[in-house]
Amino acid sequence: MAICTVYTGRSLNPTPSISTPTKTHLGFHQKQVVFYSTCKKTARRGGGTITCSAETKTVVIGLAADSGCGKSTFMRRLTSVFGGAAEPPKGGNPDSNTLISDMTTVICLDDYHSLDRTGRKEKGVTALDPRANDFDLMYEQVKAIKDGVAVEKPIYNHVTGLLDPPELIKPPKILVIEGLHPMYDGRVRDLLDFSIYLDISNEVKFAWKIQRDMAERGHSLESIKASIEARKPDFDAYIDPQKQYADAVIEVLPTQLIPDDNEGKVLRVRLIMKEGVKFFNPVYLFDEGSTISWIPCGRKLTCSYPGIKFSYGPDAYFGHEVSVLEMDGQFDRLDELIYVESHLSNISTKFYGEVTQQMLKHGDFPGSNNGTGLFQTIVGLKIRDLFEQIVASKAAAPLEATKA
Ligand SMILES: Nc1ncnc2c1ncn2[C@@H]1O[C@H](COP(=O)(O)OP(=O)(O)OP(=O)(O)O)[C@@H](O)[C@H]1O
Ligand SMILES: O=C(CO)[C@H](O)[C@H](O)COP(=O)(O)O
Repeated sequence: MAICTVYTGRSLNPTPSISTPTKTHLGFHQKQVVFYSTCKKTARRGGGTITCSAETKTVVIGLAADSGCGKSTFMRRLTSVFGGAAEPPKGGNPDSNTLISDMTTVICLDDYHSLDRTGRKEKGVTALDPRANDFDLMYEQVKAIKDGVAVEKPIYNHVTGLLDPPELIKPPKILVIEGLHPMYDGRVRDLLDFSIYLDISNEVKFAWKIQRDMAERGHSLESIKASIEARKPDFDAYIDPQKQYADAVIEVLPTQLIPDDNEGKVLRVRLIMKEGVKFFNPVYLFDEGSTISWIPCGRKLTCSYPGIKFSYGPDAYFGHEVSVLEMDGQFDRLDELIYVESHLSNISTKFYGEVTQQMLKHGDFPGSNNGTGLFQTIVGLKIRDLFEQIVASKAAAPLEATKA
């Protein structure tokens, strides 16, 4: 059972005001904080507290990656698994970074930048530097949401480079915190029910950056190179080390199927899954725990050059026992993915072909023809499964307690 602090005399659903920012030791605007009871109707009051069934607590997922490494694309795949469209808060700041759907709220940790663009320039620090971020506030607010308490979260405006007035975030069923530092601060890390790191190799990151920032945003090749170089020391110091804490890592590397490939179009993608994580059973190919190499091209899967190769097996990652599923190459026909799907186990689908259906539904998302899209979709299904198991275990807990 969870204990929620009661703030009597407050409506459970008041319209918040964001006009009087009153900074407190917690960092957020206490006057404006709205407390939402997550307690069931059967909850009993007593002595200034309400005892609540913990089953309604928010499940918190962390997604870490550098900028331009596919976090938004992954989020779109994840929210789609839960159904419903993810949209910015209605009637709010048009530059909000938050996405809300029926089940999920995705908040971007850029909103916890403590220095705006000018401030960072003046102090000579990048956004990746912990000194440019407010981890105390991040911790207080993620913890509050996890405990069923709504918060007034700041907004970092990427258009103006300024910190805008805060927006109200109510506790969702699933909170995803995505950005540069979800696993950097030990207190925030401990709040995560599951964590993912998108590990994009430098070669591939460069190719994606060029694709987006040159083709879509008109930046020059030199400025893209300079921006990557400027961020690299802080990326190596503060972002990359977080992968050791992740429950699942999606590693994206150049292909090994084309000797000395430097185009970066064909990718080798590895899904590294930690063993022993509660409510998470790693995916396997053919035979759990064995070492497998599989080239599925032939009668049932069309493959043009350079083909497709899957590998699976046990390994070690930062001293942890892991299972690794790897796909090198790309699909010619997405509808044939069902053939691959039918050879994978523990993928947490609700019906035969669900992975293929999700991939076909979002065939226009980047990475839909390779392991990035496939593994992001599978991790999305694993998160749904994890969420359902957490809810089921919490619902069962009071029953167990009654029996005892
Ligand atoms: N799996 C992929 N395959 C190929 N290109 C990709 C893939 N994922 C992302 N990209 C490229 O990278 C760009 C950035 O992707 P996305 O917006 O999802 O990343 P992000 O981490 O959310 O970025 P930011 O933090 O800068 O907003 C896309 O426009 C696309 O060009
Ligand atoms: O690393 C980043 C995460 O998205 C951004 O560069 C950081 O948030 C700063 O944003 P901007 O460049 O818009 O001022």
